[in-house]
Amino acid sequence: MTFLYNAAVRLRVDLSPKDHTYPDLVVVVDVFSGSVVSLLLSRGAREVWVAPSLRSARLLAEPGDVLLGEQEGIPPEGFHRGLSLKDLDSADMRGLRCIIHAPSLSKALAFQAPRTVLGQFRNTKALLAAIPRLAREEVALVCAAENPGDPQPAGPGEPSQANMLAAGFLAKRLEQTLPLTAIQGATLATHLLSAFPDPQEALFGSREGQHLHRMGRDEDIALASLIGFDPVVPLLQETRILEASRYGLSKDRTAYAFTALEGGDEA
Ligand SMILES: O=C(O)[C@H](CS(=O)(=O)O)OP(=O)(O)O
Repeated sequence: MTFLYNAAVRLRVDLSPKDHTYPDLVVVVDVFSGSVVSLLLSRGAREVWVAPSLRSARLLAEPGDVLLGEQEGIPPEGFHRGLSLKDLDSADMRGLRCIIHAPSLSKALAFQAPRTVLGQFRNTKALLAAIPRLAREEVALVCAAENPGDPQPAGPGEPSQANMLAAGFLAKRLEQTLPLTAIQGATLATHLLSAFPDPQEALFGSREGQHLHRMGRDEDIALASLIGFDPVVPLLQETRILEASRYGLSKDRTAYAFTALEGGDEA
């Protein structure tokens, strides 16, 4: 059912993750890790799990699953693939269950909300088409922080310029297509975008982009800046807590499962 907006829907942008209880739809914006999730689902994966640590990712994996992660640019022990969009762009993932190691995206998902999806440059069109079916009173864009390990010492949890710019881009597109009332952070996010109108240039200039550039992965930056390339909205279907005491982890770890919201699906 599409919600006809006879009253302005609130548009909120949180430029960094908050331990908050949101009243309605949350769109988590993580340009690089979020793009890996939407690309894997676009390539036919039936489910993509987002795990906060290497050991929790390995714990979630079942026979036949695909573990994806990187340490210094290469898959850690027991992982099958890295997180390069270029390498995954032609991968056949039909019917597979994937687990990605994405600490920062995991942290950004640690909130309560009725409905949560992932949004970034690559799935802009699918996201804008889906939002009238998903949101009734508020759309909150939540920017994931920078990955603690990559790029270099920005420090865990630093706000991500790339994700803030992507949120500004999505906020601007949303305001152009829906009767939204901009609140908390939305105006700042769209103003940030005015300084970097070209997504690819914005990503190259970000700390995450410079880290990928130094690794010779300019094509990954370009692929992450493609607008509307993935016809998929990753919808959060399940949240699973792996207890430290039960699995010998350093702390309780929460993982998140996404599937592709199909056109016309109810969330
Ligand atoms: O904190 C730890 O030692 C590990 C880090 S990782 O698994 O190597 O990424 O976290 P844990 O919760 O024990 O998996």
